[in-house]
Amino acid sequence: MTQTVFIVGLGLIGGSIAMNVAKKKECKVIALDPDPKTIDMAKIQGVIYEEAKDFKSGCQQADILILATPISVTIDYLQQLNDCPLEKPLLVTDVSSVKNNVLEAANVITNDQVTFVGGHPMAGSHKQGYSAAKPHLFENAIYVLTPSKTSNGAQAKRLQELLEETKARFITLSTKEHDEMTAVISHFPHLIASSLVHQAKEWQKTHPYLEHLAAGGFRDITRIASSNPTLWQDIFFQNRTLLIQMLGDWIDEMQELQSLLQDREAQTTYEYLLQAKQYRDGLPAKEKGAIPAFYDLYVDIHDQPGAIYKVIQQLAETEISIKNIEILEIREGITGVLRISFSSSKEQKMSYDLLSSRGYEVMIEE
Ligand SMILES: NC(=O)c1ccc[n+]([C@@H]2O[C@H](COP(=O)([O-])OP(=O)(O)OC[C@H]3O[C@@H](n4cnc5c(N)ncnc54)[C@H](O)[C@@H]3O)[C@@H](O)[C@H]2O)c1
Ligand SMILES: O=C(O)C(=O)C[C@]1(C(=O)O)C=C[C@@H](O)C=C1
Repeated sequence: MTQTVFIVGLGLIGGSIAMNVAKKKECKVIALDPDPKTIDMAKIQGVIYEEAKDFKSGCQQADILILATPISVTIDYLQQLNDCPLEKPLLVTDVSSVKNNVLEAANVITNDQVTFVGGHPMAGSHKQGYSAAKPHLFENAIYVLTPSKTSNGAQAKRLQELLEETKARFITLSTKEHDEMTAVISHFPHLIASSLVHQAKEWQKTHPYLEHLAAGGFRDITRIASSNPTLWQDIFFQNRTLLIQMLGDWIDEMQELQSLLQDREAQTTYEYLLQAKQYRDGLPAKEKGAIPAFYDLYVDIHDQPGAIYKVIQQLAETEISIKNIEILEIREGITGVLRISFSSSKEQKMSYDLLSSRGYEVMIEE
């Protein structure tokens, strides 16, 4: 039986979900987004069947509604569901990065056709909009479900089936657990990344050459500071109470670190660094969301014309599929490193064997 899936907000997340739902023969995707170019592109690509006239009529047509808008907009749409007469049941989900206020709004919906199961794919990007959407964005990522008062296990299962093409891994959490954990591993790090960029910007006033020294370390730790400020302002304010508490703990910890340096506590400083390394190294490595999303290979290359092309060409000849390529630290006249990512350990190993047999310095990070 055909299911009509109504996606509101066809940006990075909504667009990526739509690309997966559209693969299912039994699903007809309709969408709403204020950006006409987004709607046109999604239609041309066959990702959506048509644009909904407005929120109300989209909900009336739909069997499943996915709210993939900024969090405050999602809350507003949930409230609108009360004034939306529906002739058939509507299963509603969202993708919001913070769940407390969303679930509060969902739990007071009086429209008895509506059931709500919150959702949050733990994958994304610092990019935004439909043009950044991609079908494999959620592959191997954790997808958190947060049931509401109105939902039961059967509805969560239905959502998992709908989203099976994403190849995400579903888990169920309470809103509180979700918001606490995402505050620690997503929202607070974002705040710190932005503050590090501000610190560098301040120092650049007296050290104009500083930006040229910003190498891999600074880039790795601050990538997320390039994300959409509107989205993150919303996230910070939705999870404001926990972030205020964490900032307090962080300031205390920074003061302890400051004391370690002032008091020349070398051994304790070493242990602090060692414990951080051990915890980070122990994070699940082969699943998206933790650290290396793919199976990476590091290849030393020399800054000579065509050096990168030659590496890629050799892999292409053996039909090994590359998922991502990044140039790390290549400077004029100096050896650089190419990070090539594969989606399986088999391809990683084959590439390792091939390139090392041809004289390349190759490394796999354990
Ligand atoms: N960016 C990430 O890494 C990430 C990851 C997981 C979850 N999320 C969550 O996904 C949601 C969307 O974020 P995104 O990164 O896809 O942002 P985005 O800016 O890429 O997409 C948001 C989309 O919503 C549309 N929109 C805005 N107001 C609307 C309205 N009133 N009605 C209909 N559409 C509207 C915009 O035109 C845009 O296409 C947020 O709630 C965010 O918390 C983001
Ligand atoms: O990869 C990124 O750029 C992200 O910020 C993705 C990220 C995160 O890992 O913190 C950001 C917000 C989401 O709610 C989920 C995932």
